[in-house]
Amino acid sequence: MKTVLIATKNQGKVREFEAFFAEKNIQVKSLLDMEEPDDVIEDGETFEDNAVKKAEAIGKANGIPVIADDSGLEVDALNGAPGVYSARYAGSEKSDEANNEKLLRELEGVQEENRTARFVCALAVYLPGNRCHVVRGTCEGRIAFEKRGEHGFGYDPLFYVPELGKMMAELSREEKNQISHRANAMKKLEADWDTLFN
Ligand SMILES: O=c1nc[nH]c2c1ncn2[C@H]1C[C@H](O)[C@@H](COP(=O)(O)OP(=O)(O)OP(=O)(O)O)O1
Ligand SMILES: [Mg+2]
Repeated sequence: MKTVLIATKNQGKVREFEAFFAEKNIQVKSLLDMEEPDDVIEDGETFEDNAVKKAEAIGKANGIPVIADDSGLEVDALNGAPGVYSARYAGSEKSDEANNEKLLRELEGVQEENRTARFVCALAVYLPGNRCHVVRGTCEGRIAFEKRGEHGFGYDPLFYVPELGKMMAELSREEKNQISHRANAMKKLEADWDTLFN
């Protein structure tokens, strides 16, 4: 069976990639399966920069195909914050709980119609000997006033998806994988699937 290494330590992302790749009969590995892989420093100005950085660092170290995901939340009323700093919004310990609390605090007093936001996902594909191929997917929504839902990870309990009338964290993994920023980025990679993974 073919295997792809996802250059992430985020369990929530890994579960979503496992569901995408199960359909294609491709096995997913991640940095969570490896012993103490070095942290890649995410100091790029864009999601794309960071995704390429992660994919190349892990791909070159292992000599195998790698996909890296750099993603986050852009809130219009906060001029696009937390953006590339989404994981460390409330501090370097990377707590989803603390990040969500900080987001609610920063948006205190902002009316529903001004709470528009989007999730962004850059996916970089590294194949040994080639330059990285990078795509971006987005998902539009609104930041709610309180958390709701038990699924997903990160900012999902605060992200309202208007088309579905539900919070992202109220969607099953299958439902999220139809409409998310990550799903939309994956769709852009599909065209290249056969060349990427044969
Ligand atoms: O579908 C999502 N649903 C909710 N929140 C999400 C999602 N996708 C990204 N996010 C948030 C989580 C984290 O605060 C940041 C990603 O940061 P990001 O650096 O890409 O990931 P990470 O540090 O958790 O793992 P890693 O770098 O090892 O892939 O955006
Ligand atoms: Mg990260």
